[in-house]
Amino acid sequence: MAALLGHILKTRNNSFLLRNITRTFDTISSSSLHQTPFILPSLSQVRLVGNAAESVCGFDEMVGGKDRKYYMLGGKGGVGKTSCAASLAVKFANHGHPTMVVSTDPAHSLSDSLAQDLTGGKLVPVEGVSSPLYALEINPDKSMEEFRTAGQKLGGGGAKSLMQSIGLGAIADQLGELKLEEMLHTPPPGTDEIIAITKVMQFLESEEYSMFSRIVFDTAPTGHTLRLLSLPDFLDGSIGKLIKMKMKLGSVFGSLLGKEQPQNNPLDKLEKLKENVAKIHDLFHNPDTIEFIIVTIPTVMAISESSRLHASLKKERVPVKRLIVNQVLPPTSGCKFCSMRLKDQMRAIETIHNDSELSGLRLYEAPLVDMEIRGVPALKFMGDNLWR
Ligand SMILES: Nc1ncnc2c1ncn2[C@@H]1O[C@H](COP(=O)(O)OP(=O)(O)OP(=O)(O)O)[C@@H](O)[C@H]1O
Repeated sequence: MAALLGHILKTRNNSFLLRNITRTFDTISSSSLHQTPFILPSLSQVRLVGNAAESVCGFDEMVGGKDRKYYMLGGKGGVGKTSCAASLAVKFANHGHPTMVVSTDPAHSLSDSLAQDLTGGKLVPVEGVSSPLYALEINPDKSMEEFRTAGQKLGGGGAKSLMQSIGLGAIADQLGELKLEEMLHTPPPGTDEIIAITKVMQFLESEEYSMFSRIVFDTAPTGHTLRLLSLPDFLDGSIGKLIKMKMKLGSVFGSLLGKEQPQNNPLDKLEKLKENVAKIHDLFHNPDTIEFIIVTIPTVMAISESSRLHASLKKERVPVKRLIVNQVLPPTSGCKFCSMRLKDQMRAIETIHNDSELSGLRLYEAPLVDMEIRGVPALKFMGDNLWR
């Protein structure tokens, strides 16, 4: 152990260490992985920025308690959301929590990160951890289809012309004003993702999945996440109007729809969706059950975007306590390019301290390593060093 520590402290570039350790992992059994010492104090840093951050507890708080908790990781494209989400899921599973990690990003990379095939929209067990860990990539496009089909039946020409033919033209016009068809073809970006999240939440409510005490979401890049938050307004607005109209029309509208699709009233489907989204909206606001973790990289542009993301999340009252700055260059000497980049990164990180949005968050710095973080052993390594 002392020799290992000595070697670590002498190692100038920690990323070489990860390469060596992960290579070693390839040759040892999964049971022995759990006994491997991961004492690399200099590899990652947790910094408290600002006074508010001092009250934010570390991993002990995240892992404490048996009640289910949801963690959503989000940020700009390519910053390392999937790697951080997968490493958190691996860490939870290794700390006794049956865990599920779900990707709702249409451009999935969870399969690549866990080095397992997750295509097919089914829960897949992940090997090499001490408690059950399951992973799922859901296809938001597929979830969206159902929503569109329900909407098309309502807003499509069929229902409208039928209404006109029986003298309900004025109401048909009102329906037209809602531009439902157009709206369903081009819903606000992020709609597909929240529908996918809604579906996951629905199946998580069933007894079969009650064992999962930690759920980690790897979400789509920032822009989508931001717009995703506006979905309840979208549903309250346009779809809400439709639902109200349904009430007004009562049985006439009901039977019209009934003729078209007796067992499967599209309005009921949309109403159900609205209810479920409202439930998720509540869950998103409960600091005891959910936390949104922002992932960024040490560039001024990414940090500015993270600041805007936090402002929007705060406005929506979504609990946020932590900020990960990923891909921080390790200390270097002899490479002018590297030291310039490092200086630039340090300047960018400094901006966090002066940023009114980000300075209250617990700041985690994760180093850029010289290989892809791929597979459970590498994710365990990343997680053990990052999540403190
Ligand atoms: N600290 C790091 N050191 C080295 N490579 C990293 C680090 N973090 C992430 N990577 C690599 O960067 C790439 C992108 O990471 P990842 O897929 O986690 O990002 P993402 O934010 O989820 O991307 P996207 O927005 O495209 O889904 C991957 O190849 C990953 O292995």
